[in-house]
Amino acid sequence: MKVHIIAVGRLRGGPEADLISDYLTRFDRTGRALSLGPAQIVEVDDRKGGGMAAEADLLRRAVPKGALLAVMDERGRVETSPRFAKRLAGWRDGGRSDLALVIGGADGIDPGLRAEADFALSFGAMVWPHMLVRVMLAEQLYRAASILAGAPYHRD
Ligand SMILES: C[S@@+](CC[C@H](N)C(=O)[O-])C[C@H]1O[C@@H](n2cnc3c(N)ncnc32)[C@H](O)[C@@H]1O
Repeated sequence: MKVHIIAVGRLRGGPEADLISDYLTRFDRTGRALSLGPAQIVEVDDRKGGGMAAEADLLRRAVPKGALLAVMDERGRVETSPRFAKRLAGWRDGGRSDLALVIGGADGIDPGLRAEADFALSFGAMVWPHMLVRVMLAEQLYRAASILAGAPYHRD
């Protein structure tokens, strides 16, 4: 199952970009034997003035046809890492070949797009900067693959 992290705004280098690249490389490597990955970041333009609805159209267009759509949203479901790993495996076993994980911009995710999603995942009730959410999501993907592979990265 290919993973597409679809996010608003362009990251041009810096520590976040290095961490994301590192975690996604590790995810790809660990996930290969588990039919998970590869993962890629797809960036859409930050539509200043266009509003959330215009941004939602750009995000929608980046979602591959037939993909399972999960949005990142502080109002979504909070999960433990092992539970998220199980969920990821369940999505893979459900036969979807693509998973789209959508991160909103500064104003959040358009309610219409949120309503279309199959799932909403929360990293807690606090609001995090969207660039950090990219890093955290990349890390959780790697952690999930490690858990499923029985690798010692995650410790309860
Ligand atoms: C700066 S936040 C926007 C928050 C915005 N005030 C709202 O009402 O949605 C940008 C994006 O980061 C993601 N995000 C921020 N905090 C999050 C959290 N605790 N859990 C999951 N995703 C989060 C969401 O995708 C959100 O749309």
